[in-house]
Amino acid sequence: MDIIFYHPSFNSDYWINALRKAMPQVHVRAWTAGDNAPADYALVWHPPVEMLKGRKLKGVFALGAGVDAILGQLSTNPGMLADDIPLFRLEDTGMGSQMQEYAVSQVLHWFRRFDDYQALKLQSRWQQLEEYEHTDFTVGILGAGVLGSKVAESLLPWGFPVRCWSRSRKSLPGIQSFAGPEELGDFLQGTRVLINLLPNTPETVGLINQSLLNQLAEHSYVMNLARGVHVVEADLLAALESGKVKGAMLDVFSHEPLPADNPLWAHPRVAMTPHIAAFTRPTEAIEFISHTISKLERGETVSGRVDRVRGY
Ligand SMILES: NC(=O)c1ccc[n+]([C@@H]2O[C@H](COP(=O)([O-])OP(=O)(O)OC[C@H]3O[C@@H](n4cnc5c(N)ncnc54)[C@H](O)[C@@H]3O)[C@@H](O)[C@H]2O)c1
Ligand SMILES: O=C(O)[C@H](O)CO
Repeated sequence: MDIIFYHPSFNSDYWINALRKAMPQVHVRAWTAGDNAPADYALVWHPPVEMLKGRKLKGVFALGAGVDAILGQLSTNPGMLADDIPLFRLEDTGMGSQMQEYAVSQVLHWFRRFDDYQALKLQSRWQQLEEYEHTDFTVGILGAGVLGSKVAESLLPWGFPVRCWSRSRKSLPGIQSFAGPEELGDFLQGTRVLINLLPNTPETVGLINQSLLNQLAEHSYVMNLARGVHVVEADLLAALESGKVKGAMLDVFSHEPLPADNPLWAHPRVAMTPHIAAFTRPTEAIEFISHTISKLERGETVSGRVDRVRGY
């Protein structure tokens, strides 16, 4: 069996060696331009069109959780990957615990008013503020898939009411589940901290806009861990200005790296990280890929297959 590998920024040698160790019976090679030799599977991130075009592959693995980039490539290059070649993505592979750490630390930061205390500190003011109540700190998670449901579970032990919104209803112990566009309004009503973990699809682009933000609780907080295009930046800035939204923590942006003149950089109530909420971890990712390939080869059912029409 042959596997070709392409990632624009990962250390290919490291990955190839680790893949060979995990699958000693497989020939793994880094794909380079002009390599038209046959392969069974391709492991990719932002692949050149010619890497996949015309190949008869048994499967393609995206080396991340989100497949918006490769689906975007397929929509502009329809011949890049035949419709019957399955596309897979990474499910969790260590990203769940990273998202949990990110979300829990930031929710606690806001809940214990560290943002307010930092602002007071900058004015050299010694002042004790009123405590917030857990009951006033409902956390609502947009997207209750692999990562959203892990984040939801991690917030429960801290005593916050937790709810999620997804395409279909979920049964997650202790978490209130809302489903579909018709229940979005109820989900938003009373949500104090909004965490976004939706995939980027035509249905979810621009979802976090003025209308949605207006339905949140007063002095709410927004955390975007999914994709920048979910948030209408001008609407978020306006909601911060009006006080409707008290703070935002953003990991992802419509344009990355965030341009130097973007007003989010200087906003005192916006914190940000450079798309690091969850990294692809080689050991876990390779375990998932090798396990999935073994099952595919045995003709067994696997998870992680992308529904190309649905967009995630
Ligand atoms: N910032 C980062 O470092 C980073 C890292 C990994 C993943 N991500 C992002 O996180 C996203 C989520 O990952 P995942 O593995 O949990 O995905 P997933 O496919 O397991 O979950 C997606 C969830 O969104 C819901 N959903 C999709 N479309 C919907 C719609 N129109 N209405 C309501 N609900 C809808 C689904 O029902 C599901 O609950 C990825 O697509 C990726 O963009 C970001
Ligand atoms: O989708 C993912 O896995 C991360 O956001 C990396 O882009």
